[in-house]
Amino acid sequence: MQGTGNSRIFKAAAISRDKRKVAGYVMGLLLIAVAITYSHFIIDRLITRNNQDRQTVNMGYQQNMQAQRINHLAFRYILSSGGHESDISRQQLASAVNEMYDLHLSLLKTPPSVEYAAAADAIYFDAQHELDLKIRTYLGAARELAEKPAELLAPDSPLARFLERHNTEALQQGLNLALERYKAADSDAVTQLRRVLWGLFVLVLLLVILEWRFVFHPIFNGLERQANDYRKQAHTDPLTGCYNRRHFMIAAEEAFQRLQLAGGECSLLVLDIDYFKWVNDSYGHCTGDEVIQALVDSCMASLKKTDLFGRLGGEEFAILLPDTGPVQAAGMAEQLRQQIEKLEVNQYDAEARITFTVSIGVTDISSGDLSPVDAINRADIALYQAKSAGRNRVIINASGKDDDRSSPAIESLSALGAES
Ligand SMILES: Nc1nc2c(ncn2[C@@H]2O[C@H](COP(=O)(O)OP(=O)(O)OP(=O)(O)O)[C@@H](O)[C@H]2O)c(=O)[nH]1
Repeated sequence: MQGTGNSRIFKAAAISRDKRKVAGYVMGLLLIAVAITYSHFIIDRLITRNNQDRQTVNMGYQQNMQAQRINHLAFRYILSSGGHESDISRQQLASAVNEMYDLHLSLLKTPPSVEYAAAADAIYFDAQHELDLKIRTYLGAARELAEKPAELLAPDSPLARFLERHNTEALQQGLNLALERYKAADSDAVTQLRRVLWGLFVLVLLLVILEWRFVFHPIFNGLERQANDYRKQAHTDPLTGCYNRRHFMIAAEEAFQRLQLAGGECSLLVLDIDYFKWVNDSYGHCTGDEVIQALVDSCMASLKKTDLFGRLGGEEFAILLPDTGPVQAAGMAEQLRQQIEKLEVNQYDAEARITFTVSIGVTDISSGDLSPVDAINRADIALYQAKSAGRNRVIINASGKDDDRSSPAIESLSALGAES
């Protein structure tokens, strides 16, 4: 009951951890989405503004050119020979004046979002430059000239001279200055746009890195851990941590195949706890579990990394010893038997202190075996003999002796010891 309660608490903690991870993941995605949406609006606004700036710069150029065109048309009108030619020149001059005036008005009405409007305004309206006044005076003079008959005008008339001097000296200067300011503001806007784009790029990159570091990375790690846990659970016996029967058989089959290909020696031990039912009946199932665990811990401590140790079922275990012949394996089995005999379970409770023994069947894997099951069966026969002979002993049933009835197929360790 205690175990079930704990596992429920662990499960609940794991679920709330998972929920937090998913919430972090969704939060990170939301932040990235917000940053991208925000950047979209900022970029859109900056591009719109940049377009307006470009239009303003264009209008500035047009105004500049228009002023020169008006001068040119005015002199063409003055020099026209009268009649139809004068009418055409006058119309062209009048419409050029109107166009420049419209251009001037639309430049002054530039949307307030354009940041350099104030700077340009200074050129148009301050006492130093007074570009607005100059343009109006200039256009007024040009309009006045267009209204006079051409034959009354001469290139050196005051009006013509005013137009030329005013245009070249004052107007062009003011217009050029305004143009310079428009261009400077335009390049400022481009720089600002570039800065914003870089800032947003860094922000999104940072969010992605943070998302990776604090959300994805832990999720991937957790998944990997879980996968490892599941893999381990599929391989191991939950009570003892050694291989379960299924995985032991797979690993033994692999070792068997390797042996068939490369040759060499390999031995197999089958261990069974003696009178284990009595342990369970006398001390309870939990103590029986402790006995099994003590046996496994003791064996594990004596085995090499390359040895395979598995629980075949109940209180029966198998050990596969690569590169080990039957004599050496029997020695190993005897060593295990002796160290298990000395184990104590419940050692701090004198009333319930338990010692126990094991019987062990030993065999070697031979080239005549079709699978590890043949060797397990042979070791099982030896184990059965060990039980029959009184338990707590090692019996060897080496391969190749099954057909040789003249010599005993099954030998006790002492018999083997005598021979060797
Ligand atoms: N505590 C515990 N008992 C188990 C486990 N698996 C099997 N058993 C018990 O192991 C006992 C095996 O009993 P038997 O097959 O009669 O063997 P034994 O009493 O050891 O007798 P011998 O093998 O002839 O010495 C049974 O009582 C099973 O219930 C387990 O995981 N934990």
